Amino acid sequence: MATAITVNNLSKSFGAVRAVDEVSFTVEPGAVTAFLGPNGAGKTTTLRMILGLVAPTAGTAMIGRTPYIQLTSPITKVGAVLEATAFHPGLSARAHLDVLRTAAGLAPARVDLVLDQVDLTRAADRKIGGFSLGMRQRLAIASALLGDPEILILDEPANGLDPRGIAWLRGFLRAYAHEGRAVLVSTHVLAEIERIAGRALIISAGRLVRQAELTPDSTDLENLYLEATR
Ligand SMILES: Nc1ncnc2c1ncn2[C@@H]1O[C@H](COP(=O)(O)OP(=O)(O)OP(=O)(O)O)[C@@H](O)[C@H]1O
Repeated sequence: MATAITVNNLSKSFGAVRAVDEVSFTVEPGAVTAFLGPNGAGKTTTLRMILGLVAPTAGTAMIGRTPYIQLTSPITKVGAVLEATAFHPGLSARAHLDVLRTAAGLAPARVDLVLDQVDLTRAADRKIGGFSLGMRQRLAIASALLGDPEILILDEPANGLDPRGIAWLRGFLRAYAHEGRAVLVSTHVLAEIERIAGRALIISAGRLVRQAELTPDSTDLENLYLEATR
């Protein structure tokens, strides 16, 4: 697959706040790309622009060569989990996924497949209202996987996951990228993302301040981050 995401001179202002300021980068398939930066740096706003949820003040964000909102089958191209997703508490995990699956016109078998992928099969028929934070996070990821997307965009995916969940997520994202898909993960947990990311994008006060390839013997990510965001 060619370049998965191309962000070109992307800017967004909210009144006087320049949340994202002429940011350009690409996200390539076959690797996990870490999207890092201090609180309020502009990570979520950038991800929202990539997903067509926020209109840029200037610049472009493309999925392949197409803006997200013009994709013919977005669910099969991009799966995304942004912040805590709202679920209907009275639905079971399976029913929730089936609503999404039906709306997207996907095969019924996808529901069991994604439940299995996120290790939620045993809880599939329980009401979401009784789910822990980690279970909700897994369900949100399952929802993002329904269309078997080529690109996965996750905002703080380890939130609420217990140690086993974090280990599971690490293995899952690594395998997803190894299949030749693109994974873009916004996170503050540097020690964790360092274990799986091939590349880091560091944003600070709306500006892209550093792009780095991460290899096992490259500079420690925390040092790189602290230096780039000082
Ligand atoms: N809808 C909005 N209206 C006004 N200001 C906004 C809006 N969304 C974001 N901002 C502002 O834009 C800036 C960037 O916010 P953003 O949420 O993108 O940062 P972030 O890097 O994701 O931060 P965090 O790590 O805390 O999640 C902040 O100053 C924020 O207050």
